[in-house]
Amino acid sequence: MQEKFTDYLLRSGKEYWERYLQHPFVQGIGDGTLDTASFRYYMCQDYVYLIDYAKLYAYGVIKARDLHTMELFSTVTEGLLHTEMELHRQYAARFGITREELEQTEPAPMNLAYTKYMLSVAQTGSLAELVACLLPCIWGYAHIGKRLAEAGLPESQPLYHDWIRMYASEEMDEMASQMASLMDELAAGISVAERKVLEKHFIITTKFEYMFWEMAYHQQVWPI
Ligand SMILES: Cc1ncc(CO)c(N)n1
Repeated sequence: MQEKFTDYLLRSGKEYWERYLQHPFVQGIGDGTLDTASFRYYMCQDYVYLIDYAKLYAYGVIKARDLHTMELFSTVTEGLLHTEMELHRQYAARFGITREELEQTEPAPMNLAYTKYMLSVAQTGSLAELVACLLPCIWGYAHIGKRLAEAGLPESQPLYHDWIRMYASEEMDEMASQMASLMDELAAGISVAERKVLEKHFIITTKFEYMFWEMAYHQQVWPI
């Protein structure tokens, strides 16, 4: 049987995924040693990331060719705007971060580069290209959630428990498998050249996911 396209993608990005899971930011959430200042910075940057992220799913509604796929993207957009962002606000409040602070966050250069890369693909590319960009976001978090939850919640830092639980949830897993199936459907029968384009987006956004941890770990800001 021919290898699934999503298995091919995972294989192609394997070395990056291993580095991603080993990143000190991810490891630090898992063992509770991550500096809460880095985590606060991450929460603020991730909030503005999620605003563009919701727009990407809205583009999915536009680019979809059938009603079922439109429904899928519409459901995720709704969930992001009404549930995930609200959870994010409530969770941030426990770190003393207000809604105003979240909303006034100036995106750091890497954050901006990452979201605008995906938005540009969403605007000018196909649905398959958009899904190739979104897969690393979903897979990465679902994977981290699962791995960290399996390893045991960090006793020294209860504040990180809910974050791990959120991404270890069944909903996250379900969404990861729905997006993977959609990617496989959309990639069926496409040319080698088109597969290469999808693979390129997948690898670039996988690297951006890594860079997002790097950015948060070092609390990067504009140097000028
Ligand atoms: C940077 C980033 N990637 C993916 C997700 C998953 O929702 C997130 N919250 N933030």
